[in-house]
Amino acid sequence: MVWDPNWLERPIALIGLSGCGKSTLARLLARALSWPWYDTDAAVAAAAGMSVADLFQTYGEAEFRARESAALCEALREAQVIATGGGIVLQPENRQMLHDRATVIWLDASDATILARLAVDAEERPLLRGDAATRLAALRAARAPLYAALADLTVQTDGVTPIELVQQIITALRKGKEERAG
Ligand SMILES: Nc1ncnc2c1ncn2[C@@H]1O[C@H](COP(=O)(O)OP(=O)(O)OP(=O)(O)O)[C@@H](O)[C@H]1O
Ligand SMILES: O=C(O)C1=C[C@@H](O)[C@@H](O)[C@H](O)C1
Ligand SMILES: [Mg+2]
Repeated sequence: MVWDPNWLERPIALIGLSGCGKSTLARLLARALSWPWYDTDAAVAAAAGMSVADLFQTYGEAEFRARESAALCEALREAQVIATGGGIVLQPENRQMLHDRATVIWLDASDATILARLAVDAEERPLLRGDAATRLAALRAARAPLYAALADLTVQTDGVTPIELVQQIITALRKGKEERAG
């Protein structure tokens, strides 16, 4: 598919629960668009010199959220694909920034899919430690309405490969652009 990245005016932000594939998709989508990519979790971890899990343990969630908001603000300065953290929508200022400055794509997946995907590196997700299924259900209940309200586009990822998802997203963005152009 021929793709003109100049059609896209705004950064693209991927939102959704842990394990829905934001980090994986951000790299692939960026490559397909010849855009840079940015991962707020990776940026916060790199700046702190420790993993997100260790940052939670050492400084607490509130400090992580403050650093995450700063990373999002930085990321939105550039036309790039941004993988956000699963909890990015919790802060009202983050929701405002995403609404004002990004094309927002919600990557969704069933609980079963997410639990299977995260089984290998569950320890890296501090909010899913312990009874992951119960915790995931609670995170979904609290966050799904926030993801839904922000999303310009919602993509179901169950049983769909990352490469197929990139194609779906590009097709949907192109269609949206054409519809806006009338
Ligand atoms: N469409 C997909 N099909 C199968 N496996 C996938 C898919 N997308 C991602 N995965 C796998 O699921 C796991 C979690 O993906 P990823 O780290 O991209 O999620 P995330 O949304 O960034 O999570 P977090 O919010 O915790 O950073 C990885 O092992 C990845 O390879
Ligand atoms: O769902 C969440 O709140 C989180 C998801 C991850 O991306 C990390 O941002 C961190 O583990 C918190
Ligand atoms: Mg990620």
